[in-house]
Amino acid sequence: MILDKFKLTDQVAIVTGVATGLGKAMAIGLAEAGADIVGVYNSHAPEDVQQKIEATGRKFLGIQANLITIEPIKGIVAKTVETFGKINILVNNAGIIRRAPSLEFTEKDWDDVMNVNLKSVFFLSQAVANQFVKQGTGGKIISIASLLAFQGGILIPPYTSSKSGIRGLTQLLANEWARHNINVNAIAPGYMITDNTAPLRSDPVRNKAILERIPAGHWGDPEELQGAVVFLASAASNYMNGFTLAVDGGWLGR
Ligand SMILES: NC(=O)c1ccc[n+]([C@@H]2O[C@H](COP(=O)([O-])OP(=O)(O)OC[C@H]3O[C@@H](n4cnc5c(N)ncnc54)[C@H](O)[C@@H]3O)[C@@H](O)[C@H]2O)c1
Ligand SMILES: O=C(O)C(=O)C[C@H](O)[C@H](O)CO
Repeated sequence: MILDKFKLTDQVAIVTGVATGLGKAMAIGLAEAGADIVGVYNSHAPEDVQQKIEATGRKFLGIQANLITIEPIKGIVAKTVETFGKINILVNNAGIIRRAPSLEFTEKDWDDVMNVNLKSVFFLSQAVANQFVKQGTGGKIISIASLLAFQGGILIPPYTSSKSGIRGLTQLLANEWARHNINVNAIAPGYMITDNTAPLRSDPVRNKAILERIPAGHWGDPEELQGAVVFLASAASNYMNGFTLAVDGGWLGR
């Protein structure tokens, strides 16, 4: 039955950046579809996310980790396997943005963005894929890209580079790992209402320009990503590999 293929019953999903915004909504969506969640957070413990996930009847394990370096990655995988015995799904969602003109952009801001948004995505994917191979089960890796994987944008040089990098890396990893039954795909959210985009909404000029450009006529709600992430995490997408799926109110089609 096709609807059964969307179910994630007893799957184990790691979601980074689980405390806020898109990560929080996607973790709750994955739990509602049947998965236990390992939520990686940076600063404050995501007690509200844990409560919502446990209310679905699924388990939640929080792991504090700063992904600006790759040092915590081995521990994330080890703790997940120690607790749940396996991993089935990885959602690389944690990300940062720094805005400044390219003529003035600093090396520190460049490195911080690339480290969190791209370097950690690669090395966490590598560690989880090695676990998938060890298990002999295959698995699903979903990375959160952006419209900036397809367009330039302004004032965000490493962000655009990192998100284009995710799109390319997704293709490469899908090529290399398909033979292990690993699906590697990405999601390109449009302009969604989260902390990340708050400065754009509070700038009347940019807010107006963005709204006028979205065919759907409104900013995205984080919950509007749940369908795409559950689909890419599930058996319903088994023949999809290396693709970046836009969930953007029609932005890229315009
Ligand atoms: N909001 C949008 O419109 C939009 C659109 C496209 C893509 N994205 C991407 O979605 C992802 C989630 O962003 P969001 O919009 O929910 O914003 P957000 O700021 O609420 O979420 C980012 C999350 O990443 C975590 N994080 C940041 N630095 C970290 C670090 N060093 N180590 C571990 N975790 C860290 C934060 O704690 C936070 O929970 C990001 O990758 C972002 O680039 C957002
Ligand atoms: O263009 C900007 O300044 C953004 O903030 C981009 C958004 O965060 C998002 O990635 C658009 O998909």
